[in-house]
Amino acid sequence: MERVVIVTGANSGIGLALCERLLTENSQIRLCLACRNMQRAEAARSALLTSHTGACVDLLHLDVGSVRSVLTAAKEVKTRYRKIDFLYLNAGIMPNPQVDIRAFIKGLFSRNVINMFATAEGLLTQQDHLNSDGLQEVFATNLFGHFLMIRELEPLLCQAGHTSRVVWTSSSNARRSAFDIEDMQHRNGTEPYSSSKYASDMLSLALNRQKNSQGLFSSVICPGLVMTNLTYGILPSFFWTLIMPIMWLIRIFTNTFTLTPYNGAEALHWLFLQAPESLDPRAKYHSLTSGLGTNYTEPQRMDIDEEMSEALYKKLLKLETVVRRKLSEENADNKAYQQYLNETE
Ligand SMILES: NC(=O)C1=CN([C@@H]2O[C@H](COP(=O)(O)OP(=O)(O)OC[C@H]3O[C@@H](n4cnc5c(N)ncnc54)[C@H](OP(=O)(O)O)[C@@H]3O)[C@@H](O)[C@H]2O)C=CC1
Ligand SMILES: CC(C)=CCC[C@@H](C)[C@H]1CC[C@H]2C3=C(CC[C@]12C)[C@@]1(C)CCC(=O)[C@@H](C)[C@@H]1CC3
Repeated sequence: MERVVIVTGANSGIGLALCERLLTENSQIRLCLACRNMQRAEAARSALLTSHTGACVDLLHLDVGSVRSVLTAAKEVKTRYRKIDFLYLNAGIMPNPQVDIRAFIKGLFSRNVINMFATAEGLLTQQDHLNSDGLQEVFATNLFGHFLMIRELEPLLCQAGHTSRVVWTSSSNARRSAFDIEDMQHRNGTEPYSSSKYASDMLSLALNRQKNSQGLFSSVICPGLVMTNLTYGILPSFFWTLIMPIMWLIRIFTNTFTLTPYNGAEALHWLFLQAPESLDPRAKYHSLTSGLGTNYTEPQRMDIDEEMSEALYKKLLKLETVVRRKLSEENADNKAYQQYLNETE
């Protein structure tokens, strides 16, 4: 039977590579590219159809960082599909990243050097800001928009006699110490990316506890360090090209330098092939590439405590209520204003 697969952030990088791999290595897939930029989404669709003539590739407009857009997109999904087999929550941002050069040089001469290259711990900060919904942009995009999407699509994801999967593209940059449950949006810190990815790891665990009995299973992956628009925002692409031989060398010592979107999508595709019952809800599945270029997936236990993941889940539900209330008030105001305009015309 045809499997419905939705991928957010599918118009470039790891998301697009996943789509390419899904179509190449599996038959009977109905793929839905859920993207913010529809011009790039059209281009991605054309590229996929060029290499896979006759494939079923749909487009869906989704700005996962906007509450209104998520609700509209979810409504559209519910009219188009009767079930969802896989929902890949892949869209993500790291705005205005800054590398701490002194920490990098110090790290090079420390015993922690391999860990530094694998996780960028202590190396990266970002500048975040409030979006038009009044939420921190990184939190809204990397976590909350996806949470809202799951909540809206629950009728399709939690169906009797059917198993659905959600897969989060997290990161080894996710760090417990960057996350504060009293400041889940990371308003007060300088590592919103790390915080949002740690929150997605926790949310995945909470979703498994809450929803496995209803047939919904959640997993998290790390694609490794991949050359995409996201990494070109950290250092310019010509610089990455220049240091590519060094990166291949580093790959001998840390298999986390997957480098290409195809390699980075390894764990995402591997999960597609696994039975959900065989997966560990506390594991993060890492895409890895050996020095000789062989791809494989390996689980690593996440540093998560159940109480905090449950607390996060509850806080997200509360925020959802607030956000929905605000939206319906705005809608009522707009309606009243429109009526006023009509009457005064
Ligand atoms: N590259 C790497 O080394 C690593 C990446 N990751 C994660 O992988 C995921 C994919 O990133 P990657 O492929 O590297 O980078 P890209 O920038 O190539 O891809 C990011 C995708 O997310 C989309 N996106 C961003 N914001 C929104 C939004 N508000 N609504 C809808 N779509 C949005 C982008 O679309 P648009 O065209 O609209 O910008 C794009 O398609 C991210 O979650 C990232 O955090 C994790 C670890 C390492
Ligand atoms: C490789 C050389 C010689 C220099 C580059 C140094 C850093 C810019 C680089 C080292 C580790 C990298 C890294 C990431 C970004 C770039 C580095 C800091 C990530 C944070 C990118 C996004 C992720 O989600 C992580 C998995 C990456 C971890 C490693």
